[in-house]
Amino acid sequence: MPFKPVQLNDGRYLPTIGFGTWKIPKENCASQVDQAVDVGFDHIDTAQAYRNEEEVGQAIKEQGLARKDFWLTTKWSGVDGKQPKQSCEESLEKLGVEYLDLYLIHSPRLCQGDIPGSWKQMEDLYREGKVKSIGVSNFSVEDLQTLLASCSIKPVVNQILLHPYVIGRTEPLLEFHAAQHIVTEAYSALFPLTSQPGGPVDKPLNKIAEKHGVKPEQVLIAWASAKKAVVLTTSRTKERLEGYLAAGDITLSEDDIAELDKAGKKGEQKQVMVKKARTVGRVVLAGAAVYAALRLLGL
Ligand SMILES: NC(=O)C1=CN([C@@H]2O[C@H](COP(=O)(O)OP(=O)(O)OC[C@H]3O[C@@H](n4cnc5c(N)ncnc54)[C@H](O)[C@@H]3O)[C@@H](O)[C@H]2O)C=CC1
Ligand SMILES: O=CCc1c[nH]c2ccccc12
Repeated sequence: MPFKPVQLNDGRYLPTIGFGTWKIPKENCASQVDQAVDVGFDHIDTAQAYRNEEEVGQAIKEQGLARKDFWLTTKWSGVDGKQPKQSCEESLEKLGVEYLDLYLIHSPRLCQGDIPGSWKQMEDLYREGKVKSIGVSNFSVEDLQTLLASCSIKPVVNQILLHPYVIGRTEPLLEFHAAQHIVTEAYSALFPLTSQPGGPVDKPLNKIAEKHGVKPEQVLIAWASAKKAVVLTTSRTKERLEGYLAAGDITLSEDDIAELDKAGKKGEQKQVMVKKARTVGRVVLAGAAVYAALRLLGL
């Protein structure tokens, strides 16, 4: 099924795949955004922290797109200790637009223990019409519960890390999103290819890709879509970008999804065990150091 916009809890429609600009150097950013738009992306995701908003704005201007014809998200990242209100003004200026489609709190830790206070600033920006929709990123269930207990306007999305190696621990958050009508936005969906090659997901991923006659990265995008997530991805290559958009036509079977989930959970468990072993190792080393110090002191 081709990517079809999803309706948010404020009534607006969000394109379900977006081009992300994290880590794109300033000098390449405008041309890469231009290419993404040329290929058919109508959703751009950036952030104050990516330090390329001006170049994103340059591409938007070059493209001569009507404002209503593309979706623009940026995020308050707490750069230079600035608060959402000032940061949003600066982002609007850099991007060269009158309003943002979506403004996100990049991480709960930016709120420094006062999620309601930061969210109130987001609500003010919404009421002033500077941002059409507001949301969050990297929020846990607990962070969302804190926000929901005091907000007047609900977040429309939570942009989170989502790929098969984190599905085990992320399922409760996805269920919470669904219950609260908060759309999941997925980043780093291609993690098994970019950062954990050789892991247990590879085998089923390649098998499923072959069965559908598509590329593994397309299967991972289709997997994230099957989890009802809006996918944010990126590439500097035109062919890859075309492939990402074509992933909207892939329908994974229940078995395909279950196989990827199972392999992901297996890989996740290994990571947890490695982490536990490292912690145990550190505790043992610390204990040995204390013991040696006490011996040296003759205690
Ligand atoms: N809110 C947040 O904290 C975060 C948001 N994001 C957003 O999400 C966007 C996408 O994030 P990424 O982690 O870059 O996403 P991603 O998981 O989609 O990775 C994209 C990378 O995968 C590479 N790739 C594609 N196919 C591949 C293959 N077969 N083998 C190896 N590599 C392959 C591409 O060349 C590209 O560099 C960002 O640009 C940003 O907008 C990303 C990270 C954190
Ligand atoms: O968005 C990608 C990762 C990232 C880069 N800068 C920040 C600041 C706050 C949260 C996440 C990130």
